[in-house]
Amino acid sequence: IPASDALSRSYDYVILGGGLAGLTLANRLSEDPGTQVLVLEAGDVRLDDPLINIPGFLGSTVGNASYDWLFTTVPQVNANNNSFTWDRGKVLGGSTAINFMAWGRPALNEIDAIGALGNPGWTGENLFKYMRKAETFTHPDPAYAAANNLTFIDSAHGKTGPVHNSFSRFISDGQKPWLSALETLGVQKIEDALAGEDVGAWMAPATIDGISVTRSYAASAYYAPVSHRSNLIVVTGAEVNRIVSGKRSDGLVVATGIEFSLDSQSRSLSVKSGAEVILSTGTIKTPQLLELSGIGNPQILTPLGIETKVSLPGVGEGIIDQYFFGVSYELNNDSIVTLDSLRDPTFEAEALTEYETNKTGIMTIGVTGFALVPLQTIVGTANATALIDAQARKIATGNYSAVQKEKWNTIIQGLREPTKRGYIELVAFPGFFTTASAPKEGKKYITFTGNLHFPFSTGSIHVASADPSSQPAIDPHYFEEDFDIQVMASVLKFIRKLGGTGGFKGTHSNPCARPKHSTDYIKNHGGPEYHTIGSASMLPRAKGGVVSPEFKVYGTSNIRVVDLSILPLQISAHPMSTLYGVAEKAADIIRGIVTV
Ligand SMILES: Cc1cc2nc3c(=O)[nH]c(=O)nc-3n(C[C@H](O)[C@H](O)[C@H](O)COP(=O)(O)OP(=O)(O)OC[C@H]3O[C@@H](n4cnc5c(N)ncnc54)[C@H](O)[C@@H]3O)c2cc1C
Repeated sequence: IPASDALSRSYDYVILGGGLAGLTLANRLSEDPGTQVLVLEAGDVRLDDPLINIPGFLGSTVGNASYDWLFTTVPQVNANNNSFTWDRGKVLGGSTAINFMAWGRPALNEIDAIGALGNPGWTGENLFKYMRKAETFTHPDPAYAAANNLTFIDSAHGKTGPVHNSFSRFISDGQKPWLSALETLGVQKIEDALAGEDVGAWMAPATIDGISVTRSYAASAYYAPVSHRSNLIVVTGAEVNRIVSGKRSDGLVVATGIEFSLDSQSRSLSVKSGAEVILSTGTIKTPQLLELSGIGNPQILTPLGIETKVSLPGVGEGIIDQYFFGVSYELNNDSIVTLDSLRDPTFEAEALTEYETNKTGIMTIGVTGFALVPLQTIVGTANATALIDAQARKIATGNYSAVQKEKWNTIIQGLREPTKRGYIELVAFPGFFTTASAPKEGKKYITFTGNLHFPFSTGSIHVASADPSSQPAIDPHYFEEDFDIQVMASVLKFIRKLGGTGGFKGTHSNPCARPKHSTDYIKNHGGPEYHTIGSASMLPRAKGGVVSPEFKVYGTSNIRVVDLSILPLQISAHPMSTLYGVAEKAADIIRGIVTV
């Protein structure tokens, strides 16, 4: 319907941001035809876009301003003063439209740890139920599965949920030695990392629909099938600037309107009495929008001329960003097909024809080779103990807030229980994937990435100007905690060992990038894994929390946050499955089906 009609109606729920969490909520909240739901999304709707839908184009929209917000961090003093680009999806479906489609799940004890910080009702077992509700897993062909070590535990997977996932139909010969080489280095294969424990190595499914062999993402999974609902309106190209609010007699702030721009024109919308506003604009924009709306730390808001409506110093604080680097190895055999093959336009055209005709070949690809490795495996048990003890002493004796100590101690506890909680993720990426050098024409590569999933370094994202069109100041404080870079230097050594182990030995030439100074290599050629959490943490208010276990923003009567910014702790897995589960749970809480 025309935007002017959409904006003259009144709604029970106004959802800001049509990404992973926003569209999950939009679908569930509009299941009741008597409930009117509006989504305001800054990006465009691109349901038929081959660059999104065809799996082999993964990564091709990252860095393209038509799909990507292209945020930038402030210079990172502990990372050679480098600024890093933080890509995020600016399209209906949010970052699920541009992401790498890896489908993973944390150990259930990690969600229990989030509950233990003061979030009643938050347990791994409870969230697991919602994670499964979100998914439909398509079984692989048994012979193909047996030939490629694709194993799974059926009960860990959903069968009727909107997000489809399946094993990649194409696995490059370049990565075939993955499981056996890791086993030689002490990392055992596990049957299914989505079943509640994830330490070890595995072949992972991806968010690829097993029947249509297209990307399954928030827009195709949660929006498209219900787009006919007359009580669900999605307005795209609508960039929200702030929430307008008043105060109730009980002192709580109540959202009464939304200011946004549509087609470069300023617009506003009233929020009817009794309705709710739900922020699902993601970890970067959510704290900025809260602050622009007067919800945050007065010391940040007042100098910018923003009136404080709710003093909530936790907004934008406590962010944790996972960091990764890759080492690309040149394969000796140029006939192996990897994503590098697509640099040849003739090959790419043939691959597309094969995809369109048979749904086979490299254009069906998802990333499959994963491992989650304890620190003990990387540096040896004695070295790990010494490193962990030193960090634990630093935390115990340092001048840090009680909640910072409490959060850090969850990492320490995880490090001390290497069979229960993974720490470093390794991924086999079938193609060239580093900025340390350029790929050679006609050559094929396998890249091993080292991903720091539990950094101690903790930063912030804050409004930098009262002008909503300007970027917030993003400061992840990369490597402020020395522990993080020390560990990553050891991960680089481990990866170089992996490149010379088992089937990877001999079939590969030496690494094309030979990092002399490993910390510089990591700081100059690594970057964000796009999984930032914590900018509107779910924690008790006294601990610097922004939302309650029911996602309510403290001090407000009708504003919630449901997106990745609410996680107060990092998790060992790529976050999609967890966040779909979180949003499913949020929908049940908001509808009053469950209390927490
Ligand atoms: C390049 C990349 C690769 C990734 N790879 C993986 C992976 O392989 N596996 C995995 O599990 N996770 C991956 N992720 C992470 C995952 O996609 C995100 O964690 C997830 O999408 C976050 O969901 P969200 O709802 O918090 O935010 P998003 O999905 O990003 O949605 C936020 C939405 O809000 C909109 N928005 C923001 N500001 C405004 C505004 N002012 N007005 C209106 N709309 C606004 C945005 O345009 C966007 O649509 C990746 C992310 C990126 C960027």
